[in-house]
Amino acid sequence: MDDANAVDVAGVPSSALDLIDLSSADNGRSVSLLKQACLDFGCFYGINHGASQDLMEEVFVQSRRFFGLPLSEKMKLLRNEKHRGYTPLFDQVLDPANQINGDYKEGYYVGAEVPENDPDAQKWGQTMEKFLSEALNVAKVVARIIALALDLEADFFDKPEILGKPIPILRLLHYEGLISDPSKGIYGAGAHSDFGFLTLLATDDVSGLQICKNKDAKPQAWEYVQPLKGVFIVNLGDMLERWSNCIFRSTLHRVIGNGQGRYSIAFFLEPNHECLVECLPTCMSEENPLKFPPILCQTYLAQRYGDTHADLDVYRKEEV
Ligand SMILES: O=C(O)CCC(=O)C(=O)O
Ligand SMILES: [Fe+2]
Repeated sequence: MDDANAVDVAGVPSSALDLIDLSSADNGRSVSLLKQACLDFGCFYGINHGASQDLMEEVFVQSRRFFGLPLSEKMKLLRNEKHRGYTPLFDQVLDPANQINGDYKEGYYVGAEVPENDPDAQKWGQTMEKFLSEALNVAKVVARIIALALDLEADFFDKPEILGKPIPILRLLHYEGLISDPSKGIYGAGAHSDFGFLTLLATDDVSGLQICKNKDAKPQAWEYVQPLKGVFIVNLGDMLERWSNCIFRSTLHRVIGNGQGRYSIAFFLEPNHECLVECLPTCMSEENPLKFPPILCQTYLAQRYGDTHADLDVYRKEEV
């Protein structure tokens, strides 16, 4: 989107991203819009995505209710070794080089399983399961447009070893009403790109998400992404950067707190864990030589989750 749409939030520019209509019959237009966004910075708004607005709203309702529980209750659902469950404040440090305490956010990773001792377990389970499945359908539509934009067959990523048997993860997030101060290393979420294939992000109407459109520039310039209710912000993940040999870039982003509490829902699409992430034949050339060696999806993810989350021993020690 051009700069005429940019507005300033406290001196930091804020721009609307390109809108891609995910139910448009004009495939050519969607492919060319996506290509432009992904060549530059891997981020756009997905509209008319087909996931139910009421369902999305219900996930926000459940999320607010969950994070409103006393900490002692939430700690009973502390995440497990497989990174499912509750992550308290500071559990994640997304940008250790620039942060002091860690992210000023708490989260809940929802996989296919349901927290059994939640008082409204059934309702929670049904809501999350339905949303996971609707978001997965949206992500698969985006994956087909991505395949076309990389000059592949539309169903390239639908193979069982890639997205045919994917690992979809929902993460409910709650940011404290804190004012971030980058000069002191205080962030809602430190700068990072997402680890997997792609992320669909739904936010409330509190601004906070910032992206860096040129992650190779020094110093980095940040701009706010305007929150748009009901829309998915689509972020390309590191695996697509690796597959495409940096032709498509994963989105460098962070969250800056403005003093208001903020809720968001991230849907991470991760390929099958056995999947080998290696440069696509269409993405290597003399001008663009191989940038990353092949890596098994689970090796890459284990490393990134491990590097950015606290060691569970920290909490075990707190119990004694
Ligand atoms: O809350 C947001 O807007 C961003 C969340 C995020 O970047 C993440 O969970 O990876
Ligand atoms: Fe992220």
